[in-house]
Amino acid sequence: MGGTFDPIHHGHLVAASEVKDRFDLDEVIFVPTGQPWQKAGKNVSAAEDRYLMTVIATASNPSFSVSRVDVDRHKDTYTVDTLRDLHDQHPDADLYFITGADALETILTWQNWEEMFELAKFVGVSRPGYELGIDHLADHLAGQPADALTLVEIPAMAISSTDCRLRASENRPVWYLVPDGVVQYISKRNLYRPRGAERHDGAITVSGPAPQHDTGTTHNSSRTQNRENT
Ligand SMILES: Nc1ncnc2c1ncn2[C@@H]1O[C@H](COP(=O)(O)OP(=O)(O)OP(=O)(O)O)[C@@H](O)[C@H]1O
Ligand SMILES: O=C(O)c1ccc[n+]([C@@H]2O[C@H](COP(=O)([O-])O)[C@@H](O)[C@H]2O)c1
Repeated sequence: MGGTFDPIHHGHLVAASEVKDRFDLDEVIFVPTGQPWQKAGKNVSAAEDRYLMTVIATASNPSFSVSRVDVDRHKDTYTVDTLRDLHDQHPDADLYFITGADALETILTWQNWEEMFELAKFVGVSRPGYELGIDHLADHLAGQPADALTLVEIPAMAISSTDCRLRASENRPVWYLVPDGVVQYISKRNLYRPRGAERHDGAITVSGPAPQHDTGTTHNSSRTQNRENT
């Protein structure tokens, strides 16, 4: 499953889990983009931060792993390259590429998109707010095997990275939209804060009410913890 994962959220994880189950896949490899060329001009967090958040989010699932192929390519990320690299690493595997309904809508704008269908089967998953359809691909799919692209309805998770970033920038909670470790990573690395909002006193701000396992001691609308205690 490819994505910018800025940050990775439970919508991504549910999509991966559902597709793994439906297709009885051995594993799901999450592939954070290196340089997402269609997001050029937008603020995208450092690839290493997005990679590490993806590792944190997937660490507890033995069927999930994270690949650095796109991060380490150090040029614009094209899925056709992702699939070529994964194919080289797993020559005997049948590759499936998982994509949400919004990404599927734009797939004809991707670099060398026709070759992608030679390298992997595609799975389009539903996403709230987007139509899950293949009409725009009908001409191309006419010559392809029936399983070249499958559409799958998954539990609706109305979560986006855009909303998570906005929430973090406004000091509103992202708890339960992203895995706990990702909330903590965002806080530790001060991601998504408006410029100038960084603290310089060794403390970090964790937004929103604390979940039970959090040992923060104060319970104001924005809690402050000493970095040494986290
Ligand atoms: N809530 C969701 N449900 C299903 N699929 C999703 C969901 N969120 C993202 N996806 C899919 O996961 C892949 C990676 O998405 P991406 O990392 O761009 O997240 P995003 O939430 O769409 O980010 P942004 O809001 O920054 O555009 C894409 O194929 C996207 O369609
Ligand atoms: O190959 C391309 O040209 C291409 C263009 C846009 C997006 N993609 C891929 O689509 C996936 C989701 O991208 P994004 O930017 O919506 O997170 C990710 O794996 C990207 O590399 C790929």
